[in-house]
Amino acid sequence: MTVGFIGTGNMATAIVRGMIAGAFLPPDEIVVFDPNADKREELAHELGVRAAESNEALVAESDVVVLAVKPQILPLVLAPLAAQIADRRRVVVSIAAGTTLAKLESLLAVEGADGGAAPVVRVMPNVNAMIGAGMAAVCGNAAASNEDVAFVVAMFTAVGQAIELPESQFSTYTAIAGSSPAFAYLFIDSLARAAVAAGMGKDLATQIAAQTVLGSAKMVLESEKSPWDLIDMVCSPGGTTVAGLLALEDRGFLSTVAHGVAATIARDQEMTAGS
Ligand SMILES: NC(=O)C1=CN([C@@H]2O[C@H](COP(=O)(O)OP(=O)(O)OC[C@H]3O[C@@H](n4cnc5c(N)ncnc54)[C@H](O)[C@@H]3O)[C@@H](O)[C@H]2O)C=CC1
Ligand SMILES: O=C(O)[C@@H]1CCC=N1
Repeated sequence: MTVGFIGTGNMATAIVRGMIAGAFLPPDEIVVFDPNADKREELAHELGVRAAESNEALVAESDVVVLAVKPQILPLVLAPLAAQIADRRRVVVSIAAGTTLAKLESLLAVEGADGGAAPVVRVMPNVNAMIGAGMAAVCGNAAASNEDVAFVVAMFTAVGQAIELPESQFSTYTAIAGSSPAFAYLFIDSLARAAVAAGMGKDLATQIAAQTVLGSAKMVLESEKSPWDLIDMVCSPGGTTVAGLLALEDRGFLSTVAHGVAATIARDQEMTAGS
């Protein structure tokens, strides 16, 4: 089984690193191509995966082709590859935001080909896959078999967690899992900067804030309690926490987060409409 990655930028690098670390496939069953030779060769050298000379060479030897380029250039990338991808059954996996299965099918369609639509599996991963802590949503088109989808779920489970999700929920999912690591990084940095304002060193404050957010996320995942129950657990009557919580709500923390999520969903839907 050979998995080829078209594009070795932030996300593909995170996934490939996680796949190697999670021993999902041996390095010689992963092949990468990127026109940026430095990125391509650096990844190949670092992880022992194979670097193809072109996308065409990558497709020729891949059973699964992962599209890890920016959504805007997918038409440009796929136009010269569609016939080759269709010449034998290959599974196409796209991680492109705002790019539907229907759009991908149209970009892969080959005039007169009798094979019908190519098996396409859409994934929304996140960058935390780099350390094996990713969260991915997966959905396949009608031509994708249960085994195809299961393989992709397993691939992303090797770099964190993966769930099957109806494509109709992908915009919302992108907001709270694809993009939200940036929101979480912002929250951690905001906690740290506030500590710096109070006189603590930035590196120490960042370590403290990050570990506390990590522990809090694990508490939500592993305790039987809801986030609100956990909040109540921390809030001592008349204590420090409730003073901070009320100040956060005074500035509209909850509605601000909801506003950010809505903006992300809107942008994904804009991209979907334009794709
Ligand atoms: N960065 C993230 O956290 C996430 C990104 N994604 C999606 O992953 C995809 C890639 O995003 P990033 O990795 O962040 O972008 P990136 O810009 O870091 O990587 C894209 C790579 O594609 C390469 N490329 C450009 N033209 C190419 C071609 N013709 N053939 C092969 N490679 C080519 C570029 O050289 C670049 O290295 C996007 O569709 C994005 O929506 C999805 C979830 C999370
Ligand atoms: O910002 C983006 O468009 C990509 C998709 C989700 C995370 N990064």
